Amino acid sequence: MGTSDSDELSTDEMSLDDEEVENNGKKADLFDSTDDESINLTEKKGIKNTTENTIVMRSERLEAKQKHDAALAEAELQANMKQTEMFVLPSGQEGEDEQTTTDLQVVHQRIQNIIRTLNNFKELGDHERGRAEYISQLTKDVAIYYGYSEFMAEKLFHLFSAIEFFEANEVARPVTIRTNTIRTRRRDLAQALVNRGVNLEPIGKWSKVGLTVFDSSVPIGATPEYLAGHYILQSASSFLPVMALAPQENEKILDMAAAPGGKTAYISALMKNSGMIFANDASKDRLKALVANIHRLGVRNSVVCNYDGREFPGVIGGFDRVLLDAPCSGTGVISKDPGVKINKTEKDFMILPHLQKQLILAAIDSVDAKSPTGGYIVYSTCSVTIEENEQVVFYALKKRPNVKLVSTGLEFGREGFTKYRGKIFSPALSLTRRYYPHVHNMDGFFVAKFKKLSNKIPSTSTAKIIAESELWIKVDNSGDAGQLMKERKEIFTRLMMP
Ligand SMILES: C[S@@+](CC[C@H](N)C(=O)[O-])C[C@H]1O[C@@H](n2cnc3c(N)ncnc32)[C@H](O)[C@@H]1O
Repeated sequence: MGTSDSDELSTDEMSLDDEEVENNGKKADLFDSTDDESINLTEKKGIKNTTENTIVMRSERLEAKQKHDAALAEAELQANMKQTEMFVLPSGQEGEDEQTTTDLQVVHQRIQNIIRTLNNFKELGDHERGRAEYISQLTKDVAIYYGYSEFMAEKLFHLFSAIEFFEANEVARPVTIRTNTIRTRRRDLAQALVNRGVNLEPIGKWSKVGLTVFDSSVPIGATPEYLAGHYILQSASSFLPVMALAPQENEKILDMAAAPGGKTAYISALMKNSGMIFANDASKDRLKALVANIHRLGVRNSVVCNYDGREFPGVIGGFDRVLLDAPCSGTGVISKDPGVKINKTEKDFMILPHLQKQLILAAIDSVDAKSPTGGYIVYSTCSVTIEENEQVVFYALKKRPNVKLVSTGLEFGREGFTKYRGKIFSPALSLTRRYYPHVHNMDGFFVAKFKKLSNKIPSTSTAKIIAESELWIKVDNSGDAGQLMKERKEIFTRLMMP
């Protein structure tokens, strides 16, 4: 911090700063330590400040009262529930009227009742109408209550069978920043921001560069450190594809859909500005933001280009690694873009996967399997749908038997689906990773990592592979289970062969 900044500090802030200086060594140690990074720097600051202490005490009293009230309300609800032996769905005209009711409290109550009924259908359900009818009413109510189109509510509800996903989309994710290690170190950045009144802590043990910002007395996107490129505002889940890519110094890397450049800049930092990154995007407009970002962040090892990703490797090939952070429907980032709740249609979930499939083949074909350090492709989306994730990856495995899925190396995340609603994918899909707002408190994301085994697509003709993969899907709905399982196993073994 410069002298002029210190001059602007109030007496309170000055005394705090003095204390901070005393503790500097200790704090630096905390941030250096790899096994105790979760200690909150600003907690100490809070203890020393009497005004803050009073606020803390008040908020604790308030919290206790809220807990007490919530416990009373829950007890009342449980008592009411016990009285209701069976929850009967509305029927006929009554049902139609209630379905379209705009009284959100009524809808919310019905959601609760249906969930409770589904959890104990044997005792509480109307067996003549069956679970399916309850689920159908539930998705309609979810659509009304949370403001989704019925199409989207149904699609997303089937994926999770949990209301928590919809609840999580109503709440903003924590603000997170990534230290730009091209310019600074995390502990130095944290110290500088704490001194400006930013309340933060390390994002978690899984990242050495991320910080979560709880609150700040200065705009976090306009601090001198921000302007000097010491950090970038970046969602936690956006770190993951780059960590999975694991770029090495001096490699040649393609970031196929790169704008506005958050991941390009992280790749560059991991490469210590060495080697070369082709930062490509089909949108010229979005590339303007990328150029601004990489300048601010001091990225010097990138070439910015503006091609349709599908034109690669025609433009240039032989990359050590390719990141395809694909254009997607954004169902993982609904809290940021609630428009997704209503503006995505069935057509989007056909057009987008089609583009994603073309892009993933181009990404695979752009990698040099003989790269001495790499030969990897990472595919990611900020969507949670099967069509844009597992189905795209499975398609790539079928069309390019010269790649195989490998571990993402990420230490947390749910396994990708190996089957979904009658569709059977490769068991290898369990190597992919899914991230959810309601589970990980980060944007919904999907990450898959491939290793390219050969630069030649194996002699099995593409047509044969497609025919086989169609059989794969078909067999799922047909008769002789033992024989079909055997055939499927044989097909799978052939598809997975290097
Ligand atoms: C999810 S965003 C990429 C975000 C970026 N990786 C980052 O971290 O800042 C997807 C990008 O794909 C680009 N895109 C869409 N169609 C494309 C295509 N056919 N080829 C290349 N890029 C495309 C969009 O312009 C958009 O910038």
